[in-house]
Amino acid sequence: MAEEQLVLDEAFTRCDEILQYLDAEIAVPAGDTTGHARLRMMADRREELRRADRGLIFGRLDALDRTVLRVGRVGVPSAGDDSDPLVIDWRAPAARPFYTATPVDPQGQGRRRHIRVDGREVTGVDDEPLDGSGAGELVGEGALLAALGERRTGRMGTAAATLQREQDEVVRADSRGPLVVQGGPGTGKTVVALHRVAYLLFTYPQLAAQGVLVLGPSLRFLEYITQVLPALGETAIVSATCDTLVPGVGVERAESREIAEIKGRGLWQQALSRYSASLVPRPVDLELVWEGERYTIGEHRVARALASATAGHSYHAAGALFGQQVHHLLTDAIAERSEELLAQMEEGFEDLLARFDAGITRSDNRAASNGTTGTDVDGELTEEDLERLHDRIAADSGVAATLEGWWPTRDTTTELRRLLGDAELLRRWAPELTDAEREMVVGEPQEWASSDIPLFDALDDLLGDVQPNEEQGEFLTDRAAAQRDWVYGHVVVDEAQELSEMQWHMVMRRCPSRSITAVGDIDQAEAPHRHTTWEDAVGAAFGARWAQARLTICYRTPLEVMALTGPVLQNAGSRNEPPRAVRASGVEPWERTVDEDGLAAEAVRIIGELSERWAGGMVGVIAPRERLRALRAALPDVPVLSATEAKGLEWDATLLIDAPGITAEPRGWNGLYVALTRCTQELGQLLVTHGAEAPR
Ligand SMILES: Nc1ncnc2c1ncn2[C@@H]1O[C@H](COP(=O)(O)OP(=O)(O)OP(=O)(O)O)[C@@H](O)[C@H]1O
Repeated sequence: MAEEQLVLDEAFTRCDEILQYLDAEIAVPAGDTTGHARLRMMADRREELRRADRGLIFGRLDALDRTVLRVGRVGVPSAGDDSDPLVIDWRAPAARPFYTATPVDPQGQGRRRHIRVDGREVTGVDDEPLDGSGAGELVGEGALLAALGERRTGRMGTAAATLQREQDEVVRADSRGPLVVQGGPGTGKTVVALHRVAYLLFTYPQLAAQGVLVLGPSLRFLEYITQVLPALGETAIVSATCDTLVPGVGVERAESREIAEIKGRGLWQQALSRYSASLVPRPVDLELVWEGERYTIGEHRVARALASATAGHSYHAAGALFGQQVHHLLTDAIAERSEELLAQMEEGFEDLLARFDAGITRSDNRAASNGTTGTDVDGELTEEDLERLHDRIAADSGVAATLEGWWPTRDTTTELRRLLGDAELLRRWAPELTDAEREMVVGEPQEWASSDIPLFDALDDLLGDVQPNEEQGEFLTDRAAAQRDWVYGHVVVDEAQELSEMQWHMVMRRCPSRSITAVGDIDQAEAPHRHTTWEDAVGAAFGARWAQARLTICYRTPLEVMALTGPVLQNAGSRNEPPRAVRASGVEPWERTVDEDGLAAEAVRIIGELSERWAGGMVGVIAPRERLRALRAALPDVPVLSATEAKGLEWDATLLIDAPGITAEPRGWNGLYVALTRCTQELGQLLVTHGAEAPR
């Protein structure tokens, strides 16, 4: 410990020196863009070093060739020798054996040491020989178990010091193409996903220019994970739920599971695409007026312009391109008529030319002021005249009004409401729906529900922006969050089993490179879609090309509680085994019964008991939806959640109320599986009796 303390002191001294240097440099204002970029980089580095003061060093590797490496939250260079850093960043390739070396595959290492620190003080070391004398399943078992046994704070912490082998594999996996990570409850899927983001941003710094999107199941969940990435030094992250992803549109009402399932189906992508295509005008003779004269662009030409404008473009982008082509066609038509007039003039109709010239230059002040007439001496339009004429046509409000009348600007909200509220339109553009399903869709209120958000996103994308959307903002994350069509460098989806096909489409639009990490547990799926395998869940979005990884060890839930989950999983219809728990808490799960009238008082009493037992930590209550309101009123100071709301969260102790009430909910056994696996120490159940009967 004394030896490690010396090195930690040296690393902090070095960090303090670097911070002082950075402070001084940042105080000098930048003169130009390069200077600004340099200042920004220095400010980021300063932030990274400041945040690294917890866990500046957490590990050491002793190689067989006697090289010693220390691993920490960030890299710290030594004063003199750049090639021999004091600390290497946990994400650097050289740090990898810290997570993956085993006695069977020691990767040139003789020993791994976990160093526990509290601020600037070393508080413990755990050594793990890699020569085969201490083979175990876990990496740094002492440090890991200490971390897992700690009281919960309501905020997820970093796990860079104790990442396990199978987790490290996922963190550093190839990021080209989608990766789906299946893991049971508490296997560290969220931990892995967030550390992967930090790893990718470190390894591919260019990703920071596009940002990374983290999608979670609820705002409560996003709140729970907020501090992990900043603590790992990463800030180029936008976090959202599928409901909050589209700027300017939010969920205004609840909806039934049945309708949510119907509206979540992938068929809507095609339906909306057909509907949006139907809004494009059909080719006709296009009548335009210029300077009092009528011009007709023939149907044939209009059709050609339409075909090239619409290919691969959104409705509004195609409209703008079509408009540009019309400006050219009208310019040509005017020039053509001028030539005709010229020909007629040659036959002696000079007065006609004079009339035409007057017409063409009437409102051209520039031409008038420099004394030209808009035609050259022969009366023929020069290239310059044509360009000027084209520019005037492009800026002309009369031409714009004709085009707008023919190819009108469309409002996404209006169009979506129109389609969803009209059985005839639905019959035409979404023929896959049954009559009964169409009726249900049409019968929904106009306010947006959760399943409308991906439909809105899809249609808004098909219609496209009227003006190019270039949101300003100092920070990338603000710009990205404000722009619906922002393209991210990488997207992480947590609790990915819940996404509907339409929500997956929404994800794919934001990441055409398909650099996506989706983590989830198909056995915890509670959403209304009908997917029971990952192939079903992501097939529509990813096709056949995606990789899958598995996490098999449960770090959160103790052995005593995991023992209850096997039958629950079977009842949920899963063929999977629950993950293996790595630790026992020493507390057996217990059950008590209470009658309906005494429920609130008994819950308050038990929560008091649990809060005392797990003082300094957290206690949570999970109950059927119908009981939440009354229980929240009785227990205002603890989280009282449905199984769905508890997704991804954890506490030291859970009080589970009326488990049969949870299994009676749709996909209720999956819900109970979630509910049982939220605690790190103790699970208590309160069963409710109805009058003289036994508990349900
Ligand atoms: N390598 C690790 N080191 C320290 N703690 C870990 C590690 N892996 C997981 N944990 C802890 O285990 C708990 C569960 O992790 P996490 O929430 O990531 O699991 P999950 O698979 O997302 O669970 P669920 O599906 O139930 O939401 C968290 O407290 C997390 O900090």
